[in-house]
Amino acid sequence: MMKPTSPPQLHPVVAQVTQRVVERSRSTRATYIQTTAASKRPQRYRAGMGCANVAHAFAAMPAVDKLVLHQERQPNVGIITAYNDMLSAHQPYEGYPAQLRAWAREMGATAQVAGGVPAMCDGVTQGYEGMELSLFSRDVIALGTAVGLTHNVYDGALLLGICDKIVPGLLIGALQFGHLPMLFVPAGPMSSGLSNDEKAKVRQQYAQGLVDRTTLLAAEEAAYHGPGTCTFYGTANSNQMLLEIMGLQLPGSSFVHPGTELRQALSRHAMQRVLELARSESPQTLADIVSEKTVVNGIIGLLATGGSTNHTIHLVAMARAAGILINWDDFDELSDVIPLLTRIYPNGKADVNHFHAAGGMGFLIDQLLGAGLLHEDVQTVMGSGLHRCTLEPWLDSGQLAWRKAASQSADEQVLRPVQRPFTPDGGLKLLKGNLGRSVVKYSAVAPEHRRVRAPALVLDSQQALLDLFKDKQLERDFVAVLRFQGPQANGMPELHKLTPVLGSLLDRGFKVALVTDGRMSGASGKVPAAIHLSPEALLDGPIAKVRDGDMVLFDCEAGLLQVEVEATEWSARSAQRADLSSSEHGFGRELFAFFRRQAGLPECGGSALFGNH
Ligand SMILES: O=C(O)[C@H](O)[C@@H](O)[C@H](O)[C@H](O)COP(=O)(O)O
Ligand code: SF4
Repeated sequence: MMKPTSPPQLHPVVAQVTQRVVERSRSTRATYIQTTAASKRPQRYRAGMGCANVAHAFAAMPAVDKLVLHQERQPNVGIITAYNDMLSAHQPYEGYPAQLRAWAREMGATAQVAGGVPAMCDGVTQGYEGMELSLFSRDVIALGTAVGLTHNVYDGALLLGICDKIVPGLLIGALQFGHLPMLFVPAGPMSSGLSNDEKAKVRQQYAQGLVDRTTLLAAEEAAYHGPGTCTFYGTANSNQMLLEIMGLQLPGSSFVHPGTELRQALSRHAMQRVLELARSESPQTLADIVSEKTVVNGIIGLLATGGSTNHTIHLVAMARAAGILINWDDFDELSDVIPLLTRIYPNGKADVNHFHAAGGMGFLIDQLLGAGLLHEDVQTVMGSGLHRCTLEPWLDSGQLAWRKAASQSADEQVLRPVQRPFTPDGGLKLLKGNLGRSVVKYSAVAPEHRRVRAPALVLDSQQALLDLFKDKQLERDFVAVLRFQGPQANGMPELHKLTPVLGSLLDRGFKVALVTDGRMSGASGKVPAAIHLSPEALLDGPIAKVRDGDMVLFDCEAGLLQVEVEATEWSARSAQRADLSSSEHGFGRELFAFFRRQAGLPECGGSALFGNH
């Protein structure tokens, strides 16, 4: 794969933002690099360990593996798996560990499951108590990953995870072992069923009592119908995009369906590649790959594809785990110059299968690189230079081969070249004003809905809004101000159950918007929503001073969120309180009190692991 002879001039804003991130991260980054360097060993990690430790580590391994392990020459690969039957995206992982061990053996090495981590399906917990554990489950996954890898008998690792908080959690935990080479191993998307757009329409009809529950269930089951990741461009598929554009996963591997020959060949190649790296004198380790430039490339990928707003929290935490400090100013400034090149639901009607067929990640990365909108000089699991991630895998007489990705999009309704973007900017904005800082993804919001000026409707739960809708109290213009949904209040749940209700009011011509210190799903889109508002209501954020009827101006494109209350009255108001006791008990929430108490600001990653540093 030839490196581009003369890479184009890097866009000045990309260069400026990157330099600002480097400056901001200088001290935390130096600590991270020092700690990682101190963990490197010249020999196999198990060499020189105590005999009892080694005997424990390999007691259950078959004799053939023990022979290899005793020689202390060949690499031993640790597998962290997020398999469970609950997530359609992770169910295909069931047989991966046995297969990966067999491939390692075939390749003269060994592999072991170092540990399993939990994985929550936000589709199942959406709107219910479990969603209040969702954000923090990311940090639990990070802790679980560290527990697995800390056995320290591994010379490389494979990370099996796809969905929302699982990839962020795996990366946060794995970065503690950044001295090792690692790859993520995807399992691929579900085949296309009922389109996401059709599914959303039936939901809105049900919310208005126009269809019955049987019809709704049939539509949902036609959309979510088999193994594989849901096909909308939510947080899970934003993770897949990120892993490829950050060079952490084999190029073109994200959106190959489970159970196919090519999928199998790619999983085998992941084992082959991690062994190549572990056997090399100077491998690309995880810490070599996750640099400031790689993280900025990740932000750019999110903006160019209308990726999940959850990554204005998760990507911040992932970067922080490598000592890299990014914030919403970085997202906002890059969004002004990064063109939107894809229209995948909720930013359009297509799904990830259409995107992949139209040219997929290879085309996207090639286009952005060619326009000087990505850093080429980064490390990847394929070697040095992001150009290596513009390849796509194929089977050449049954053998895995790599070729340059398509140079033309096969469908410009889904995927466009830089010369003809859907919009010249990334459609993500930092909102400022007298309520604090929040973000809005307006790439999925119709232009006529991007500026709303309407009276506040103040609520303390999403159920309260759903009840008002049911009682037909919402047939008017309003800005729903939904408070006490922040990380320290109730774990910052996604409030995606509001989408069909608010979407149906928008479709009937009412001017509505949502302002909240909570989150939305990556699958949310059409409703203008100022989310992650900080400081949160529980910490006396200004959102707790808003009263019913206050006029609220929400202007996506101007980046303004302002309550129009006279300044002296506004400063004289005290923050209201709410009874949060229902979020402190039941369904595991007692166990997460520590995470709520220690959670950092959403703009700092919303994590108890790093606070606000
Ligand atoms: O951030 C995300 O992408 C969401 O958390 C997603 O993973 C979740 O499952 C949605 O709830 C699915 O959308 P529906 O609830 O509309 O099916
Ligand atoms: S994409 Fe969301 S709904 Fe689908 S399996 Fe993953 S977590 Fe569950």
